[in-house]
Amino acid sequence: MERYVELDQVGMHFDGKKGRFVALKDVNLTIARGEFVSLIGHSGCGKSTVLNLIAGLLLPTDGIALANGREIAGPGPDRAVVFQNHSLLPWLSCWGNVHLAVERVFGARETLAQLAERTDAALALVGLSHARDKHPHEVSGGMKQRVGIARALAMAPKVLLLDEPFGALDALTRAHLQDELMGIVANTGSTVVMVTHDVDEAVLLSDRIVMMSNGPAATIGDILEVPLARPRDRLALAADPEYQRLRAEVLDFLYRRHARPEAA
Ligand SMILES: Nc1ncnc2c1ncn2[C@@H]1O[C@H](COP(=O)(O)OP(=O)(O)OP(=O)(O)O)[C@@H](O)[C@H]1O
Repeated sequence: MERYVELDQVGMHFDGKKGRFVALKDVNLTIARGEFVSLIGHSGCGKSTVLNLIAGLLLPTDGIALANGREIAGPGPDRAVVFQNHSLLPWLSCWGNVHLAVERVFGARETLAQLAERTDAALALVGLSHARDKHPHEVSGGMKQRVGIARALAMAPKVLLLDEPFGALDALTRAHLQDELMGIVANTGSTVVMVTHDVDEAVLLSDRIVMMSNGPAATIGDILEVPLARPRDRLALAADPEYQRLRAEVLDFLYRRHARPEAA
């Protein structure tokens, strides 16, 4: 197993007016190249904080975070993030939004034609070639999210970091994009770390599900391997006893073993 991301005894605290808040404590996690890992846990347990530490948007206050064997000292083009709310620039077309990221990563060493080719290829990968000249306000929420994914993929990152990428979408669009993401990951062999609240999404997409305990001082409570064969078909899986077992394990962790204090 070739390790790509390593979190070693990682802790994160925030100092504010009301004193110190310990968000994460003793988080240990190794993610292999080509793995799809989901982070699941109750609201506020620190999932986004873990993702932001891998992205380099936050630096750990304890322990060490590594990407490709090097300490993560800030954001880098090897780790692209897709947020829940697409964060596209409204004055640029879908093509322009993707192209901007491509230029930033490859602009210094590639020709204009090569940059345009990368942009076209990323839009084609998410099925959006037809909407290339549209502006964000002219396309649906699902399409905006696909542009965000195209923008991240166009950077040819080593790791794709997804923070509830489909959280704001309706159930059908969400299912469609999950299937698309599975296809893209199968073709590109990307390493993916995804934050989600959705148990079915986690089981359907992941190789491993990292289940987090409640904060403060949240940590990894358990890690569930998802040995379901790929490609995965959501309809066939719905009736699969192994799928049901995995789903029940995550639900048991969230609602029995680590129920939120106010819900217990
Ligand atoms: N910059 C910050 N300053 C102070 N506290 C913070 C900061 N960022 C996060 N926290 C706190 O750390 C904890 C973890 O936050 P985080 O956003 O990682 O949780 P989460 O599991 O992603 O939540 P959700 O599922 O609701 O998005 C929360 O209690 C949050 O209030």
